[in-house]
Amino acid sequence: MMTTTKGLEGIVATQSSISSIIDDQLTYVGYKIDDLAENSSFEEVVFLLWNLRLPNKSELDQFKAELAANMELPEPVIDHLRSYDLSTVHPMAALRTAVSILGLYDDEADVMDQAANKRKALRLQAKIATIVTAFARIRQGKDPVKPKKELGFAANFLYMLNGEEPKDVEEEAINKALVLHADHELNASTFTARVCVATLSDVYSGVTAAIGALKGPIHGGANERVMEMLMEIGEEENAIPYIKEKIANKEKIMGMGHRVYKNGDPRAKHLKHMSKELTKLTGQTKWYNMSIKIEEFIKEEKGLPANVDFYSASVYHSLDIENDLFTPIFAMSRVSGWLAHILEQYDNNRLIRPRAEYVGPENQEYVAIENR
Ligand SMILES: CC(=O)SCCNC(=O)CCNC(=O)[C@H](O)C(C)(C)COP(=O)(O)OP(=O)(O)OC[C@H]1O[C@@H](n2cnc3c(N)ncnc32)[C@H](O)[C@@H]1OP(=O)(O)O
Ligand SMILES: O=C([O-])CC(=O)C(=O)O
Repeated sequence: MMTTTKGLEGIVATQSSISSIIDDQLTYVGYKIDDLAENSSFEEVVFLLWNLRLPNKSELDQFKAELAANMELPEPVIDHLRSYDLSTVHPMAALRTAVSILGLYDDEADVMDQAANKRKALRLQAKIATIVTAFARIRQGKDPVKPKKELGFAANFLYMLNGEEPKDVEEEAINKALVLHADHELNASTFTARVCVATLSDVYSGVTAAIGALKGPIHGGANERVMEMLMEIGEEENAIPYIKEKIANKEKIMGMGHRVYKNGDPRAKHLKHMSKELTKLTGQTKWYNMSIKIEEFIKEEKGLPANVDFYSASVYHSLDIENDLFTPIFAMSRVSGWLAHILEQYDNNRLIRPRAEYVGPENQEYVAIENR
């Protein structure tokens, strides 16, 4: 007798040493997300996820230098980005395709030993922000900006996006957002990556598949939709009537609810705080004010907490980033977690192949096509 759980809710599908959610607390390798968000650079977190320990100063300096040295894209990948229909292609589709193409220019793409997999992980992590920013600039009719070796990952992202070095407050906001999004146990995109590479397929295939999963509006794609919703609402006084109507129409409110967190997403408070501070700086407090109204109303009405995607929307908007780049920013961070899980999967692999309970018709008589 087979039992099924819709959406695999509550099923423990693997063991992992990378991140945990226990009693609504998120840790990376046992370190509390609050401590990492307050103290860590994104690069330090990536090192932690891949090595299961924090780096010392010289290890971190070397890791940062290696990432910075690997950021530039092969020219054919940039040419490919230029060839897309720039008026319609979504940046997540561009990213998914470009990562796949990047694999064609990696001599070790199909070399399966773990040392080679780690080298590929570094090259891919290093290049992901370069892809996102190159595409963002190309579609604005601008040339991509080459990364600067002396800048960290967060600063390089903003530099390559805008063509000028960011202010400290901007770099800090992106760094913290990247730290908060880096890993999250067996979320849908990470599971996708693990399922893919458990067939002993390659790192690029695993990450390409994961980007496809993250793109969906009820996973990473929610942050873009949150900002669209806030823009549609327009002014604070419209927020509650708008939400009431959505609920009456049984529509989901983007950025609200979570499969695992029922009492609140521990990452949301950091993004909420950043949203408050950044909207104050830009003089656009309405986005924050609207967001808290919606959060309180949905909590009261439906008992649902805000998730990581909710306040990240007004944070990125305050940094003058286009809405459809929000999910690619999520991907730039989460690729570190995907890669950690891919390496862990290879380390102790078994094909992931669950069963389905058949509920279709049985014992059907085959009828020749001319008689149907
Ligand atoms: C990084 C991330 O992926 S975080 C999640 C990002 N996604 C979003 O923000 C999209 C909106 N949220 C959702 O769609 C869901 O809350 C999910 C997918 C995140 C988690 O959902 P699940 O655990 O599968 O819950 P499910 O979708 O089955 O919803 C359970 C009930 O809560 C309701 N519900 C869940 N989320 C919401 C929401 N955001 N707005 C309104 N109602 C909701 C559902 O309609 C359903 O109600 P019903 O039982 O009356 O039919
Ligand atoms: O864990 C999940 O289901 C979704 C999520 O919050 C994430 O991927 O960060």
